[in-house]
Amino acid sequence: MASPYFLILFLFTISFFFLFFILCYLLRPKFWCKCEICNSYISASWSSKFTNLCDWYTHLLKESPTRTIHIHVLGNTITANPENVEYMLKTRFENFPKGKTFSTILGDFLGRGIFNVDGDLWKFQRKMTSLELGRNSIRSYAFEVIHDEIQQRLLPLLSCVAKKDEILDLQDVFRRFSFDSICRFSFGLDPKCLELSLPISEFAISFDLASQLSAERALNVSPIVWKIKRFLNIGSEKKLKKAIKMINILAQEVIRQRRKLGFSNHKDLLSRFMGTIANETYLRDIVISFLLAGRDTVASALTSFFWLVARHPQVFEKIRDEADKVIGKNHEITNCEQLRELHYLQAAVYESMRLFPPIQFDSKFCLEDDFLPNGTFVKKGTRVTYHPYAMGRMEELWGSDSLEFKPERWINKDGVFFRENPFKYPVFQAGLRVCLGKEMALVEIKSVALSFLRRFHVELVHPSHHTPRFSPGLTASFRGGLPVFVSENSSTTNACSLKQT
Ligand code: HEM
Repeated sequence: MASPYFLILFLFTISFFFLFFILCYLLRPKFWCKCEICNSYISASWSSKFTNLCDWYTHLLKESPTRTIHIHVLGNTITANPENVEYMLKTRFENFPKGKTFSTILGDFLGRGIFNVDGDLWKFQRKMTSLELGRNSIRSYAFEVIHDEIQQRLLPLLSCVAKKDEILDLQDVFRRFSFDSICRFSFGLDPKCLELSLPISEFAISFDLASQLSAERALNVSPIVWKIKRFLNIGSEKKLKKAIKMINILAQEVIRQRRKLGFSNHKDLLSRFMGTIANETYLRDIVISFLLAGRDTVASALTSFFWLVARHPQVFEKIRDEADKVIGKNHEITNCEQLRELHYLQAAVYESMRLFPPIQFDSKFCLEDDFLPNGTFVKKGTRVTYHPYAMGRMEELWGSDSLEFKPERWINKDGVFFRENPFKYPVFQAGLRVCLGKEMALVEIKSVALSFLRRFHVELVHPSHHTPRFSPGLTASFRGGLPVFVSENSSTTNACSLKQT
């Protein structure tokens, strides 16, 4: 005879699955749709023709006369029309907040940090952050951190790899570099990720995992899937919980240490915020948002920049020639002002992010029924997404050579870099929530690009791969990294060894 425990277990399992299916049915997406696009999305049949989801969306957006499409099963309207983008991000900003769905997805990881909130909480952090980031003292601190990381870690590491003629994953190097830089800038803490002799910090590993698993929540057709997993503490949600716990322990430790040592004469962002905010969880949320904002984006921008430059040696030559002319051969860059004079370099960075924006798409939530300027109706409670990746590939916005890497398109007839309408190029978002770290990011990307290209030559291990394959995540990253060979330029070897002696 079966034991009563077995019977109870059996009944519990049956009731659990019954409840699960009822819940799935009740909470299924409102628009269970059989249209061609939705079918292709659900069955992933798009992947037989396109390398990445963003390439498929780009194709659909190019085909659409309004440059707007609907993925009904996701309740998502996607647009590549600059007028629509301006409407969402500026004209009707109040009607297109981040919304509850987004903040719930990222809530466990980002808490109430600036990325994840709307309304008064956002206004307060936005004001405080722009005030701090606008100060000259913090700009020179950022420059100091970036240059120290380049001189003390990045260049010696590249020299060492070049001598050994080994394959190097540049994406991994840039992720370590930008993690060290943003941690030093935000916390005043040095995780030393670029010291390859040390194991990668537990903080960096947990941070990566939490970011990846949080992004994967958004790929579910219904949020109920990850919510049930979270409730039962199983699978990816169990891993996410563990990673967030680790981040929290480490962040709280850093905050406590800062408080103990005194924060008034420290230059990092956390110390500056500590003067105004006492709540530890809130401080943790603010700083974690900064790490997310400033780490993967910069690493992503650098990775695609080097992928493109390695395939376009003429761009590489022009960047070096300009630097030699403006800064002087064998002279180091010493301040941000010099970087501003490098118009071609700036153009090359903007051009690479046009083709490969670090944040490929960005979603908002529609509060009240609305019409976008091109006549598209957006229903209350649904998502609207603008798509910088697709926008960077539209012929009507960039011309018939839109798929080519041509930094020259950003240079006017006087040889000066000019900015495009930000709603046509929303790589840093635009309007009221435009990226607050844009200037810092540009200084970081240009400084790395310059120091690297003036001393080293880079060659792709797989030059025949014409389109990168991206991994799912909040920020674009190359699946399989960016394997390269690095060699030292003979003309600069002397300058480097002179500097080291
Ligand atoms: C190439 C590098 C970068 C790119 C492409 C980029 C892009 C963006 C984008 C698209 C947003 C809007 C995200 C959203 O609201 O969903 C954003 C917001 C933000 N970024 Fe950046 N970012 C970069 C680097 C940085 C860096 C280095 C920092 C900090 C030091 C930073 C700080 C921020 C902050 C604080 C926000 C939130 C602004 C707000 O909500 O009001 N970003 N960024």
